[in-house]
Amino acid sequence: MFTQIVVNTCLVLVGVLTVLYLYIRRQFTYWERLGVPYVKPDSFLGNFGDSFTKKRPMSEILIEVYDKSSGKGFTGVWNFFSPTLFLANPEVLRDIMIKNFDAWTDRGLPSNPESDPLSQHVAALDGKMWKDVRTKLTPTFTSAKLKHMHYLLLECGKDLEKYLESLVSKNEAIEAREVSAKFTTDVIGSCAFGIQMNSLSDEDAAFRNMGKKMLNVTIGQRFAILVLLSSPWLFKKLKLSLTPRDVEEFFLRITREAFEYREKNNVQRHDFIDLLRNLKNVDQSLGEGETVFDDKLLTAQAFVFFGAGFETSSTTIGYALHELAVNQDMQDRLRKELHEMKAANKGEITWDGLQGMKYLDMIFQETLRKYPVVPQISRVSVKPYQLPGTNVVLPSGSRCIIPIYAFHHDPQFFPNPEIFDPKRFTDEAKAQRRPFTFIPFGGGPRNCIGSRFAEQQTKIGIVSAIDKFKLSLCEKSQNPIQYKKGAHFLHADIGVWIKVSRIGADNK
Ligand code: HEM
Repeated sequence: MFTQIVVNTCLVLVGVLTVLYLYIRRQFTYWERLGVPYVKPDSFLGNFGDSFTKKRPMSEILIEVYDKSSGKGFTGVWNFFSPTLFLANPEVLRDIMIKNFDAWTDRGLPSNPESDPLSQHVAALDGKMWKDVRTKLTPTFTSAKLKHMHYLLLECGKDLEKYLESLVSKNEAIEAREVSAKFTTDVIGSCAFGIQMNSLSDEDAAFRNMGKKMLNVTIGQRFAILVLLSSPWLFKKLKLSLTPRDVEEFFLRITREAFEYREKNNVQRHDFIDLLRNLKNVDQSLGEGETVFDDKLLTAQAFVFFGAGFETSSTTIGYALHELAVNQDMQDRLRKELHEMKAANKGEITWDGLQGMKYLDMIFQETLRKYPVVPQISRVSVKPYQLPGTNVVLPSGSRCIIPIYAFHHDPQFFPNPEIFDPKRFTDEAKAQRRPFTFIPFGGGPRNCIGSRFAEQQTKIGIVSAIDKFKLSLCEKSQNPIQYKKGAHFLHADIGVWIKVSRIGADNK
């Protein structure tokens, strides 16, 4: 009897493993069967396995696959054993992101509202619901609304200055990205949640901790990501979640409290919370089939403003400060531009003054070119799609990867790509650039909704750091910067270390 059970179990196991083996083997012949050129994967983990196993940074892998795909426009690759299209030509990019956007509306991020209420944010939603939410949120980021928030960002900029002042007296190297992350956490907290957070003065501020938790990928989350990439339906079926429970509870509570406080005290701050509250009030009367903007849906949007907003901008500020420390002439020129602008505006950093700083804009853009903090993005198709110039039709549900980092480092479009050169972003140079080769915020209707807010906070972060302080390299600095292996964003491996001194302190 016992032997029979063991034999049967073994037979079932062998059967399951054989089916799995045959399934995976078939997955790995997908592109060959379709007649699409492909880049051979390194292992059964696919072409990006070295990032998952933390052997190499994603940026390096993207360049390698891009070089092998170059001239073909696109190639077949594998994300684990899931066949994925890799785009290596700006024309194909435009086709998928704009011309045929209707066929490629989804991003393929997980959204499981029942098990993970905060996952129903605009970056992860698909189909009609994404469109409804995106349409309602878009007016949040108009120039007029951002101008209203300018005073909140300036307050955070002043706090950053004070914080740097306190560090100067300690005469220690500072980790620029960490300091910037405290600043952007304050900004997003102030603008998205209406709270004075003080990450800059309080080391243990709860928001900063939540930010760190969101970036710290646990083993459980790595498993969930693996399931998501290789089998999205199983991810949904198993009700897996990428949001840690305490992070979820924290954001639900903090947004509810902000809504209640404003309701009770009739407070208006012209920030994201006010704008989200307006959506709630307007849309509760909607009929069947319409997207209802209830507390959980609204909290999820505030949550993604935090998640997508603080880390991306702080990393960008960190890299900009690094390059200014390396290139003293650029730092001097930028400071001169800033002081002239302030002198013309009674010593203030006005909204219009900031918009008029051309050199600051060139530094900002070149930083995003050399260090695109989101090195690759994805799209998932919702209709069959014919690959340009071929008879091959990809079925609905296909996934593609857009390697932003590789486009930004292609010498065809940006000669000597490792050199930091703001002149690439003069008006003349921009006019001559091939479209869809500079895409730090993605492109088309699904591009970054917060790009203008990102620009505003990044620029205020940069000018607040150089207004009264001189930045330079120190013993701890790494130049060129090496990237973290296994990170989703383009993070520096050992951080971005610089020295900050008060201008004039060393008579320079
Ligand atoms: C330097 C800073 C930033 C960079 C480099 C950046 C980059 C990106 C990229 C590459 C995408 C994907 C676009 C695509 O698929 O075509 C994206 C999407 C998104 N970003 Fe940003 N981002 C930044 C800051 C922000 C900020 C400050 C916010 C909010 C306050 C934000 C909110 C979002 C959202 C909600 C999406 C998803 C949009 C959708 O799916 O409709 N981002 N961002």
